[in-house]
Amino acid sequence: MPKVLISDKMDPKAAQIFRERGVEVDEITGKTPEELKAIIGEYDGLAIRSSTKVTQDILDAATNLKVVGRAGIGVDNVDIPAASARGVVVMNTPFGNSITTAEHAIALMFALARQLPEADASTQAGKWEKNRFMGVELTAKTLGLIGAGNIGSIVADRARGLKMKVVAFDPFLTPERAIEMGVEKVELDQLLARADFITLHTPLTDQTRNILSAENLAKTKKGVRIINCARGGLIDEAALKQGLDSGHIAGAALDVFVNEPAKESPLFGTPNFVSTPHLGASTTEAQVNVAIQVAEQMADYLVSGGVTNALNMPSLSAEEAPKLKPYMALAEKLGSLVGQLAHGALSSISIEVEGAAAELNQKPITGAVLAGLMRVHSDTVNMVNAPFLAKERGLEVREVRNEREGDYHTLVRVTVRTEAGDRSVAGTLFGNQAPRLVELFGIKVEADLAGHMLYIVNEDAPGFIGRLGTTLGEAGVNIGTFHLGRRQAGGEAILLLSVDEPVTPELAAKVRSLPGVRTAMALAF
Ligand SMILES: NC(=O)C1=CN([C@@H]2O[C@H](COP(=O)(O)OP(=O)(O)OC[C@H]3O[C@@H](n4cnc5c(N)ncnc54)[C@H](O)[C@@H]3O)[C@@H](O)[C@H]2O)C=CC1
Ligand SMILES: O=C(O)C(=O)COP(=O)(O)O
Repeated sequence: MPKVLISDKMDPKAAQIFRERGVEVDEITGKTPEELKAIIGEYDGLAIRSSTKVTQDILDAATNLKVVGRAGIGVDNVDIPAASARGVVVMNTPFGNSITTAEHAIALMFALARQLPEADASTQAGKWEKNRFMGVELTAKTLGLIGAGNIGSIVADRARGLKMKVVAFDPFLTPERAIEMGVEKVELDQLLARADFITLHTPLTDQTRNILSAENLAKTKKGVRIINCARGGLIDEAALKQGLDSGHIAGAALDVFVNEPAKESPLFGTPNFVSTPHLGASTTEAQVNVAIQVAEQMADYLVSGGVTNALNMPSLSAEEAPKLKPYMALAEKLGSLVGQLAHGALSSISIEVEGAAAELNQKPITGAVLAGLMRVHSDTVNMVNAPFLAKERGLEVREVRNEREGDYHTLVRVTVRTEAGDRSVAGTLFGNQAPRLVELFGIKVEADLAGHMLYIVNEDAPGFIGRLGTTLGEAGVNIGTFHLGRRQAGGEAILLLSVDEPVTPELAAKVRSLPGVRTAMALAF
């Protein structure tokens, strides 16, 4: 039974779903990195929010880990390249808390416009300072949206409902989408110059880090109010403090900080500064949404291989997974076969699906071929990290889809380009289930690729099979199955034998020394 650790506070629905889906679950929150490292080796899945930091160090100790599920959106607390390299799928729940977070941004905008927190504190202190608090209206003001994705779009929609004008800076926003959203697409400098309120809704990346730098804050309109419900690190906190102190910035509200938990900050206590402890996603509705989604997605992956919302792997629905399973076994065997047989550096690989296979999602088939190919050189390769490793090694990957049936109702063909030319193998599924090799380097040969095998290329001449049988028999190696193919009578022949014992290098050398043998090598599947 797969086992999952929930390491951040999550709605109880998550644990309930894991149990209903046959996944064992422990909920242990508040662990230090060292404590997490000590226990993570036991788990197949790790369900987190933003507190747990999934670092390279944690992943190194996570010897059984297959999936990290983020009950929320931002995954900047997960080292995705390190997870990919270890073959761990990273998933998030990209929509479950977007409305809630957008509403928090709007709430903070109102809080700034009417100084609600300070007015509340003063009133409850018995001061009744009616003349101290003079607000601004939102109606007709310009809201500058930095990042117009899921959350940004909801904020824009709500702001338009409040009769604000919305200008948006987002390099990936198309003009059509801007029209649909009812916002004006602008460059960052224009936004900075025009906005009365600025709200940030981008992920934290190398491009967005410090997007509101001291220099950019200086370009804002005097009296601007700034809201950040996205990620700490998007704003230069020291420059923000200076802007508030000088009065250039009329207000700032931060839900997120460079260092969290933010137990101290030079910003604390600054007039017109409002803060919340990363509460953007904290509503009952959003937490139920993300808990259900993350548990369903992780259980799908651990129980049936379905992949949804993964950041480092193509999607594969729980319905598709069983159909694709035999193809993935076939693809992996074909990848492994070319990996074992093709010598020298490979510059490209083409994965072609034909007939029934062409109706399926090809990405997982490609992933499985690459995993089979690269596992020949490393035990830690799987479908998740194989495409990344292929890219790292400069292997060009091509996918070809051919819906017309050929000789077989379904076929997967793998062709690699080696220094010696193209090498191609192909396989089908017998009864839609059993993987079977049907072609090897242009020669038709039918074989089940399983266990220990011996691959021989020889000149097709009488007496050879007898000599081979004797050589194997003398070495105490029993032949299980025997598959033969040849280009033409008397030409080059291929033999694929399955044997009950591993073929030692000495035995392979002995077979190579038999008359007429061009190549003999051990294979394992
Ligand atoms: N405070 C909280 O509790 C929560 C914070 N968040 C954070 O909100 C942020 C946005 O989330 P979503 O809208 O769901 O993400 P999204 O991926 O739907 O949208 C992000 C947008 O940022 C844009 N973008 C990327 N690079 C940019 C750049 N250099 N300049 C301008 N725009 C750029 C993208 O094109 C995209 O449209 C994320 O960082 C997420 O972690 C999300 C949920 C809760
Ligand atoms: O979903 C996100 O990106 C968030 O920032 C929410 O964080 P949380 O799950 O509340 O720790």
